[in-house]
This record gives sequence, C-alpha cells and structure tokens, in this order.
Amino acid sequence: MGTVKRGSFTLNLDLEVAAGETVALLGPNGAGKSTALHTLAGLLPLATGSIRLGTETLDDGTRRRSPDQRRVGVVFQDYLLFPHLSLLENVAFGLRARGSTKTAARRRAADWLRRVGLGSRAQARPSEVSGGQAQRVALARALASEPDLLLLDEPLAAVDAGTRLRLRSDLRAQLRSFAGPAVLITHDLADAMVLADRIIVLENGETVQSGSPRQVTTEPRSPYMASLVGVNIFTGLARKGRLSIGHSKVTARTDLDGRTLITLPPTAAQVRRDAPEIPAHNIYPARVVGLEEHYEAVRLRVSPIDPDQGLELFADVPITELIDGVAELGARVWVEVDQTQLHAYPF
Ligand SMILES: Nc1ncnc2c1ncn2[C@@H]1O[C@H](COP(=O)(O)OP(=O)(O)OP(=O)(O)O)[C@@H](O)[C@H]1O
Repeated sequence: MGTVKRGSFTLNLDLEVAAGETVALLGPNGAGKSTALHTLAGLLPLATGSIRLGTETLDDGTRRRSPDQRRVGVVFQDYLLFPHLSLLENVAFGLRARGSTKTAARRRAADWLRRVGLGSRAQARPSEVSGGQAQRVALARALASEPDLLLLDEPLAAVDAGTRLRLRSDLRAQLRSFAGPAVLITHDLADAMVLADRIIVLENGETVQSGSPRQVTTEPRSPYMASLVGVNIFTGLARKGRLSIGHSKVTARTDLDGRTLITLPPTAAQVRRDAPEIPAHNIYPARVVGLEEHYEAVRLRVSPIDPDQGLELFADVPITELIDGVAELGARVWVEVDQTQLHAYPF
C-alpha cells in the first residue's frame, strides 16, 4: 500500500497479506482503519504507493479500478442487507451484478446459505433473522462471488456478547477455509486474536507494531496496546545487568542493554495500608488517584508521593483481600512491586 489523504489526516500503511492469511488492523477510534479498508475496496484513492492483488494493480496513485472492477468481497459492520429482499436474493444479488444468470446465482446463493448454516431460512427477510444470522448472510454474500480479497469491517460489532463468542469461532472457521488474503478491521482485541494470523496495530495513521497475536500482546509497544491487554507499561534503561524504570528507584535484573519497554500486570503490585517493617527499593508510599470496581477485584490507580521513589501504575486488589481505608480515592498507601513479574524487552 502507501499513503491515503483524508482532509488533514494521512494514513501511511505498508500492508502485505499472503494468500490464506488473515491480517487484523487493530486501533482506536480515528486510527485510520476504515480509511485503509475503503482504500482497498476502491472507495478512496491512494495518494502514493500501489495496491496489487495477485498480478493485477488495483491502484497506483494515478489510475484506480472502481470497486465493481475489483474482485473484492466486503462484509460491512452493519451488513447492508436489502430489507425488501429474501436472504437468498440478498446473497444472489452480487452474483447477478457480476453477470451470473438468475438460476445459477440462486443455486450458488442457496449453497452458500447452507454453508453458513442458514439453508432453511433462505426465504426469510433480513428483519426476520437475528443479528448473528444477518452477519452470516453478509459473509455468505461476500464469499459467494469468489473474491480474490476479503475485507471485514468490525464483523462482530453488531452482535451481543453471548452470540459473539459462538459467531467468532464460526467466522474463524470460514476464514480458515478462504483461500485468498483477508483483512479485518476491529478495535476489539479478542476478535483480532481469535480471527487473525497477524495483527497490525494502527494509531494516528501509522503502524505502531505488527506481529502474531501472541507477540503483540506479550510485548505491547504503546500505552493503547498495553491498556487493551490490561498491563502497565513503562520505559526503562538497561545497563550492566540492571534495569531502571522511569525515574523510579524500582530496579530489576536484566540481560538486556539499552532502552527498554517494560510491562507489569496489575496483579503484580500489592497495595497495603502500613509501612513495611524492612524498607526495600521496590516498596514506596503512594496515593490512590483512581478506582474502578472490577468483577473480582478493585483496580486502583496509585501515584507515588515522590516520583523519584516509585511508579504510577494500576494495581488490582482482590475483593477478598480488601482492607479498610485502601480502596478510597486520596488514601495514602504503600505499594510493593513484584520485580519477578516485570517483563522487559527492547524499545
Ligand atoms: N470524510 C472524511 N473527511 C475528512 N476526514 C475524515 C473523513 N472520514 C474520516 N476522516 C478522518 O480520518 C481519520 C481516520 O478515520 P477512520 O474512520 O479511518 O478511523 P478508524 O480507525 O476507522 O476509526 P473508527 O474506529 O472510529 O471507525 C480521522 O481522523 C477522521 O477524522
């Protein structure tokens, strides 16, 4: 790919997807995910660079194939099914538009509805099926025209949490059997992890990191990605076997050398009311500056009284271990960082 301009926003994306591979573009609102998807679909022009699909050039910054000249299947976030057509006619519509005869289009559409488990609902209208079923119709419609590239725009955003789990594994199976490249955009980490072989994290139009789902989650490279994973992230410096973190006196052993990123799970910071009997460099006084009730824990945001002593971080206190006076905004507490759970990796 290359760059895409949208008003004052610029997307700068280097994207290569192999046949049979699913890549997720993951990022916050306004990161440029839709811009990327619309450009691949032919709805927005490239400013520089090129888009190639197999041996064909779809856009080289000067000449561009229109959306209907591209063999690209798109599953939109809100599915865009025609309300007055049956599910069968919805799936057949794209085939008819691409020149299939009515009979052939209907036969193929019926076959695809069966493949997504909706063979018996072929005559229903979109208003008569659930959100999850509508999602499967949209997928069948995209796949029925045998696209060379499949694009999915937040494919599970419109379904409830329970349906989402089941639909996610169904969709994963469908993606596995799709032979071409697939690009998925989402801001849901679980969707990206389950559905994609590779994740590209986009922020402000730029790639922040890319790798396997495991790589991007174990070694997040931005505060956004760390917050999606649910870990604290800091910058540090490794020198002569010692890792110093931010300006704090909290240190740890390391084999690395140079600038590092460091994560710490919120469960690896203990919050206590009383000062320790034996002072240690990983224990420091702090104040509770934020508080969130979670299912089995209270997540506290603690800020060191002296920024040169400790780290500002999230700490989870299990409900079963809550002590009076700790889970209160403004409370003065002691924080102990479990150094064994600090994970450092090159910056
Ligand atoms: N029609 C438009 N004209 C000008 N700028 C636009 C237009 N649509 C979007 N933008 C800008 O482009 C940037 C990227 O938007 P985009 O919709 O690609 O982000 P996104 O990652 O898909 O976000 P979301 O998750 O909110 O859909 C934003 O800063 C937005 O303000």
